[in-house]
Amino acid sequence: MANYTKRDEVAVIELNNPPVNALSFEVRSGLQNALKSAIDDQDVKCIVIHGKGKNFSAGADIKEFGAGTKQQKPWITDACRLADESSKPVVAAIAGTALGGGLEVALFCHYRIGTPSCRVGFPEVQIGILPGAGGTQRLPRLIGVNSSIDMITSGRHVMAEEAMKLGILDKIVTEDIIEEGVKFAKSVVGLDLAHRILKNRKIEAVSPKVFDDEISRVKKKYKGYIAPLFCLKAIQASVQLPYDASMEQELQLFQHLVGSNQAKAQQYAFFAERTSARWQLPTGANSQNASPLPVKTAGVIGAGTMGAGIALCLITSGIPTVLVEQDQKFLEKGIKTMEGDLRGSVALKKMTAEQAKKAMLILKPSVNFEDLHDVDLVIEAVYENLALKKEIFAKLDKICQPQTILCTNTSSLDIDMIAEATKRMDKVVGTHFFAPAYIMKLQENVYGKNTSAETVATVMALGRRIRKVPVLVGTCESFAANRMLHPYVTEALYLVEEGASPYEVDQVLEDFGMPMGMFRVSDLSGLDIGYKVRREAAKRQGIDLTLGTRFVNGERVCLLADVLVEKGRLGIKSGKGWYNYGSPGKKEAIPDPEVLDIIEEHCRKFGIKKQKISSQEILERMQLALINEGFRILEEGIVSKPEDIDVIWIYGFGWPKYMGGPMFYANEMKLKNVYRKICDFHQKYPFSIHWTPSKLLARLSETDLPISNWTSLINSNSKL
Ligand SMILES: CC/C=C\C/C=C/C(=O)SCCNC(=O)CCNC(=O)[C@H](O)C(C)(C)COP(=O)(O)OP(=O)(O)OC[C@H]1O[C@@H](n2cnc3c(N)ncnc32)[C@H](O)[C@@H]1OP(=O)(O)O
Repeated sequence: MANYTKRDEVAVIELNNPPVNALSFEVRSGLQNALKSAIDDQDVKCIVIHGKGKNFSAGADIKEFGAGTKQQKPWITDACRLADESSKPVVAAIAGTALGGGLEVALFCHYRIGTPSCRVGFPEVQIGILPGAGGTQRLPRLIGVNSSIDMITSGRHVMAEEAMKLGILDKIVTEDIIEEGVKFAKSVVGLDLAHRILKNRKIEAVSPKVFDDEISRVKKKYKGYIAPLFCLKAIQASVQLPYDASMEQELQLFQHLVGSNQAKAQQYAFFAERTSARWQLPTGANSQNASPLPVKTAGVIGAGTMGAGIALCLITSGIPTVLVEQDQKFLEKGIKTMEGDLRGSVALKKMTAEQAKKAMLILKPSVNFEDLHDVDLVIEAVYENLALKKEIFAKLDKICQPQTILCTNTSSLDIDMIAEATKRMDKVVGTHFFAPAYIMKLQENVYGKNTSAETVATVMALGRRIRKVPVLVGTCESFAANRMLHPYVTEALYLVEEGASPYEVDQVLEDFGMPMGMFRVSDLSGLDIGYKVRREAAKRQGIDLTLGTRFVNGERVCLLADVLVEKGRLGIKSGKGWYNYGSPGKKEAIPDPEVLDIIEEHCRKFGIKKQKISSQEILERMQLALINEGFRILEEGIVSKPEDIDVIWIYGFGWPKYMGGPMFYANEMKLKNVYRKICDFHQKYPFSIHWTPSKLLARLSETDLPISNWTSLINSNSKL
């Protein structure tokens, strides 16, 4: 709703819908009624609109868009048209965020003032739609076409200072936002408002070439997403058509998007991220009843690629960090990497040179473990070796304060075994970052059997603070993320053995929307890593893995990647892997006939007959293999809800948000179809354990319930 009060001759309208003042039907109606009352009241000379609490408004209520249902009238435009027509000045007083429809409300006002920390923006593209309440028409009239294209197609938040420079804000105020709004509104009473009404403003002439170039840029930058292209169409309409006609065009484009599958998937992803933040442990402790410990300082052990990246996340979030490496030379190399990454961020305008400098000032590089004596939390990021990690944790246990939380960046080792090296098993937890750690948003936090709720709360809060998307998972071989990757990678290799080329497989995945195909990713990570991991794992089981191995414990294996490794093709680092890169370190991946010969030879050796495999089969086998594993992970309680899996894939492996995540994808395919296909593959490929259908999937597929119901069904333990 919207509250209406008066301060002398000033009407104050307060948008009131906690926590973010989303513009629900009640708020829109309230705003419309309040504006009517203010305009009709002879005593009122000017009007201020502000938001109750921390935010002006986060825009339209996304829940109301649910699967494309039409919003109930009045729309934002109906409510705000009154401001356009008002002869009394209307001022938007912005604190916190004015996003989407929130900013559109402000653009209907004659003036906008904001606090120094306020943010404005049109993030609609991120939920698959466009600013459909005049945003694409009014913003270009205020800040020009080019800046509008940048803001609207990127969805980025613009800070107060930049908003002031662009002309979105008329003033930045430092005192109480309502008082300042009232003062400002009084000061503009009697001024001519004609030029302040954005619909009246002339729009600059822009050549069609600008839009052609922008279409190419957007297609490349936001590959596969339709909303940014629709935004361009709407902005182009603002240039080509009279205001009323282009508003109509904007609405039509909006209606098309709001009913699209991409919008449905992206809005699901928006809420999945927030659902996933609400964690719970098997003990019942959860994000509502556990409090994080304060993290004022941190430590990182290991200045390799991962350690340096993690330290960078911490210092750029304002957390003073001790970076410990046992060898001075490695330490210096790590610092150089960090400085290089910071220079990159400055070049990309993600931060200022001043901010980068400030971040490095709170880094304390050290070759002395004792320097970790007083930190609140330590993240160990040395290479994957259980004995080494145990040794480090035993040492940390003695050096650090009793309350210090000890985290391991292991991607596969048993958290409980690492914790056993300490006398504080409740304070040991996994914080698994994804490479490159400074860039990738996923932080897979792993609890062990003794990890306390307080420890979990602390690493989940830390994740958000360092701009990651934290997800909580339980301990199992490879945890949730990499465990799901395993059948996906395995199927890719089988497909290549059976007749698809690695380049076809990658093309299919990239056409689906993955940022890189599986084979390009392997080249980037380095094929030798998997080679070592496979051999170590086999050794632990007493198996001697050779290039002649075809079955392990009755399961088919394909060691084609190892054949490449033994030929010195380690990936990008050696200039050759599944692709040819010309020379080591170069990024352009060129398909290599030599690799096709190696595959031919491998297949001949094992008598594997090659056949034509369709793109559809490639996609289905890879996606369904990982989806089946996802259901097993859910079934075993390694994650507590399907949203966790989708968030992992979106932020850890670049699953396109417009496809919602693997669990959402399965939901859209209908579980009975997913289950039937998995059963068919199971029959056809009996030597692949990953095709054994998940029992949970089997049970859920008997119902036709949507993904939003799965968690309660799993938790209620009912017979599904
Ligand atoms: C005919 C034309 C009609 C309309 C055109 C206009 C379209 C729009 O305006 S679409 C909406 C555009 N706005 C956004 O996309 C902003 C989304 N929100 C955010 O980015 C963030 O929530 C925030 C920056 C505003 C605040 O972040 P933070 O403080 O981290 O809080 P949370 O993200 O955890 O959010 C708290 C709580 O609020 C829910 N929520 C946030 N925004 C909306 C929204 N626009 N509609 C509905 N609900 C919203 C969010 O889900 C959280 O709730 P839960 O914890 O219960 O999930």
